Amino acid sequence: MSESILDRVRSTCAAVVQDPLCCVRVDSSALDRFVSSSSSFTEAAFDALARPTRLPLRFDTLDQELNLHCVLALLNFGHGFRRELHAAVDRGAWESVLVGVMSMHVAGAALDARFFEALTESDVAEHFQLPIMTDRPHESIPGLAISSPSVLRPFIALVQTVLRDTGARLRQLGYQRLSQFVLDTLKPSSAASATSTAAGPSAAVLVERLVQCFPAFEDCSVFNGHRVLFLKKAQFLASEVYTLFGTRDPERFAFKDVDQLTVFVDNVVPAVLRQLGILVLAPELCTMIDSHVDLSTTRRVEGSAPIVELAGGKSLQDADVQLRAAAVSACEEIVALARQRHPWAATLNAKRLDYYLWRLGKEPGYRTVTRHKDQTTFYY
Ligand SMILES: Nc1nc2c(c(CN[C@H]3C=C[C@H](O)[C@@H]3O)cn2[C@@H]2O[C@H](COP(=O)(O)O)[C@@H](O)[C@H]2O)c(=O)[nH]1
Repeated sequence: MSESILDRVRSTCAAVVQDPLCCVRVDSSALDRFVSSSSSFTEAAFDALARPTRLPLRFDTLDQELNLHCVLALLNFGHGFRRELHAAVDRGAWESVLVGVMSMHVAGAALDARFFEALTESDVAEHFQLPIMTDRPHESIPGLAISSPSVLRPFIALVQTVLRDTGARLRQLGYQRLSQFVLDTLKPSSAASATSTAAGPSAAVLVERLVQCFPAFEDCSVFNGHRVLFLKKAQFLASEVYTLFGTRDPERFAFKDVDQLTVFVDNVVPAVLRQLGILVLAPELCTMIDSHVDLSTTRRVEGSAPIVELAGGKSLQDADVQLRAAAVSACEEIVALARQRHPWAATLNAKRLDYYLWRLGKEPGYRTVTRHKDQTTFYY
């Protein structure tokens, strides 16, 4: 059988960790200790933390509810602006996206191609309740204020670009809304899902189509010449629709391959794994993260000298790719070991582990751990 797109996430991430240039290591003893921990790795802890979000909204139709979750997944990025967001509006990236999307919904916006294409940066700023400009006093003229783009302007611009481009792609594909695209892709008799209809609907089919059709879902990178797949937002969307609609419309959403999803790797999961000692990073990388250096500065440009030289002749390149790949691989190992170790974990999968680790990252003791950042990405 050919490798599914979800298998390719696993295999390409594993290849990064095995690459001699990789400076993030998975520590098996720490991983074992975590899985064996009788205080944090318990069924009760998972039940308490690994729950999906319920939104305080009313929907007229399943299509409308599905569409809103598609837009939330599409915009599930902005991790790199966390500090600036907290300073300005006391919310993190995810909460800011929730506020923005819920505001559009409550205002009666159709959240369709036409709406997305017409949206300006000022509209985005208004819905997300973010400052697009900031004022500072003029250096020599008392009483005069100078207005300049706020530190959140690049985030606002990314949101506007993603919505505009996704709107244009939808129109080219002949759809108005992302929900229509998803419903069509998962239609039991459709050509796109033909490979999966016999055995039931497939998360891999949805992920693959999202990635093929919308650049904003194409979360792939390159490390040392290898293409690496993460597909965070597409997998997150597959996971959410499985949880929300799997019972209501099982023919479309009760994915038979839900256990094949990997973690939806962002900046929270690697930070939690680092705190647990499961990810061990080169000291230079720890310093960069802890001093809030944007890791897009470690992006390797063909033909140019490496930016950070490490001991032993290594160099630090594409550091965020290494961190995310190591996190995906470590989580695969955690699931495999937990299934062997605990009877209650026989049905554990990466999706559930992701929700657990992500929520753990918000708990005291983890919340203050510095996470890596990349302000240039719209993938996470
Ligand atoms: N791996 C993983 N990453 C996730 C999520 C979510 C949303 N989770 C809720 C929704 C459904 C579930 O039931 C969860 O309750 C957001 N993020 C990422 O975190 C990043 C940091 O955000 P913040 O700390 O706010 O600044 C944000 O850019 C986003 O990319 C998740 O679930 N898993």
